[in-house]
Amino acid sequence: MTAAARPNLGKSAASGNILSIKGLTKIFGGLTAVNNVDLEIPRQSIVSVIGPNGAGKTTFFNMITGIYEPSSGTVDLDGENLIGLRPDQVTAAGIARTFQNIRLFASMDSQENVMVGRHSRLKATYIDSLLRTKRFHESEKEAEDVANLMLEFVGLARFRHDLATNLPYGDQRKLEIARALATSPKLVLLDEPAAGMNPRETEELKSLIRRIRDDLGVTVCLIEHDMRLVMTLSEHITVLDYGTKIAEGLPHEIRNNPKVMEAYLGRGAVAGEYGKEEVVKGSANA
Ligand SMILES: Nc1ncnc2c1ncn2[C@@H]1O[C@H](COP(=O)(O)OP(=O)(O)OP(=O)(O)O)[C@@H](O)[C@H]1O
Repeated sequence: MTAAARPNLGKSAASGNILSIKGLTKIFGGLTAVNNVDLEIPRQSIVSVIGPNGAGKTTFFNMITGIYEPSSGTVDLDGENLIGLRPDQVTAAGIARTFQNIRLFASMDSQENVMVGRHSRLKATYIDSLLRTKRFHESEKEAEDVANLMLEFVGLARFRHDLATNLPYGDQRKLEIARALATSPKLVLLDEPAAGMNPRETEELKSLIRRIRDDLGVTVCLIEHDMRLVMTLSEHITVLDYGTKIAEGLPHEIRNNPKVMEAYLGRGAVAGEYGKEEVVKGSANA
């Protein structure tokens, strides 16, 4: 994709941290799901948040994106406070996300699903759409153009007119990424993007995530259980366990951190699911 063909996806020459989180906490009744977590995400980096099942990762994303109101703490995107904003306002501020459980519109084709993401950026009003005004038609054309560009970017252009739910599972995850990118984010949060993918799809995902950062200038933060992917892709890793940050640092630091090993391995059934094998795989292949 040439620079000229690229929509404005929030690429910025500014440096420093794009997201700054301080003391983020979420208490559900008697359960502290996220406990006083700080996180700084450098601009145009690829970072990961990992941790065993129930560590608080998705709750953390839900607070950043306005789905849950934090019990306490602050979230600043480029210096703009996001606390108290609705999810659509957080998207407008520049954060897009995908979900652990794929959330596509079953009755829409791939292009329409991605256009939904673009609509969050468009100027046409409800009245425009009712009256089919010039502005409505211009907005729809722009949404379609951006959707096609993003479908091409993630490698799904040929499925443009296929129902989203007819796509193979791995491609549905890519379609969600295309929809998130269509909102022109500065930062994209990917919640378990490799879940359910086969090794070939995971390799493709890895190169897609790198292109999101390198070609579009979008910062990427992922939650992921695939340690091989996390260790090879991330520049910085934060580890949560029982809602608390137990470690952060470079992949080789995390891989050799005894607290992290204990969090994954010392948990019986959880370790059996993805702990020991994945941690060892990450060590061997990073
Ligand atoms: N809406 C809610 N109400 C009550 N408890 C919740 C709610 N959402 C999450 N929790 C609890 O908060 C804790 C953290 O859950 P969360 O889903 O954030 O973990 P996670 O690290 O994303 O787990 P996984 O890797 O399994 O997706 C869990 O104990 C969970 O049961």
